Amino acid sequence: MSWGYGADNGPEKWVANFPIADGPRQSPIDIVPGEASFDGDLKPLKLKYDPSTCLDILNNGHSFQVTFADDSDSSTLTDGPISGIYRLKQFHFHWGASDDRGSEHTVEGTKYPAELHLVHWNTKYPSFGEAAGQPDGLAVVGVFLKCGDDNASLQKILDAFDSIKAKGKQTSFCGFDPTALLPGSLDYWTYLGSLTTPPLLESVTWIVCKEPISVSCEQMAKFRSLLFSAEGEAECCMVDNYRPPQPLKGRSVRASFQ
Ligand SMILES: NS(=O)(=O)c1ccc(S(=O)(=O)c2ccccc2)s1
Ligand SMILES: [Zn+2]
Repeated sequence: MSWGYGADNGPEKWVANFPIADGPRQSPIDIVPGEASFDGDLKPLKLKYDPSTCLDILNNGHSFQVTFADDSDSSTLTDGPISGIYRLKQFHFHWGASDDRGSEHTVEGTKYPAELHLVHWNTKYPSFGEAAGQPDGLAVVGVFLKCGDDNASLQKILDAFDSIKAKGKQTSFCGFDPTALLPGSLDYWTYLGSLTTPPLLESVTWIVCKEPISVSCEQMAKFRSLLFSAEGEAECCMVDNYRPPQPLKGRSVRASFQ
């Protein structure tokens, strides 16, 4: 059975096939603002996305992801805590079965209903796959979602859900600008961590925005209409696809703001 989020294959079981699950820089973590240290050397995040590099939207059986063309520097992350140029590869989300949970990172124990991850790779390496295995290979920007006003940009994604309901379904999706999913303030916390799903590679510089974005409760509910299961299999709602916080193991969390 491959990994997932169920009782038999969920986060508590991943260490059997991915021993790094108990490693020194695992993600997500609980962020305690009072213990984060302000670092005046941290630069503002610079995110430059070209909507024409958006390719498709896919239900991969763990989440859904929007994939970007990464054969040029047209959609990039620079500055912030990183050096060099990181290219946007994909973005995806994690969410709960109800609004009381769903985010991977937590803030002093507070769980948000969902969390957006924008995955970028360091162009000092020849490819995404190469970068994924390097300690400075990936940079993921995390944005919390909370229930509130309707989000028109998110609606474009939700309108594609009928085409990707089951695992393995994919459809073309272009002209989407991920900048529209960023909060007004790009204040962030940053720390060295890992992928939050297998293979749990310890190659991620995490950049978690302090300010959440708002989506309506109805939009949040639409996330839960996707399936973990493939067509023809017993239907299993795609919910609670989040890993709980992992031990900090002595790591420091820096804040870009006071
Ligand atoms: N939730 S997360 O942002 O940490 C994350 C998990 C998996 C990925 S990946 O699919 O980009 C990927 C990256 C490297 C190897 C395999 C998959 S990104
Ligand atoms: Zn993620």
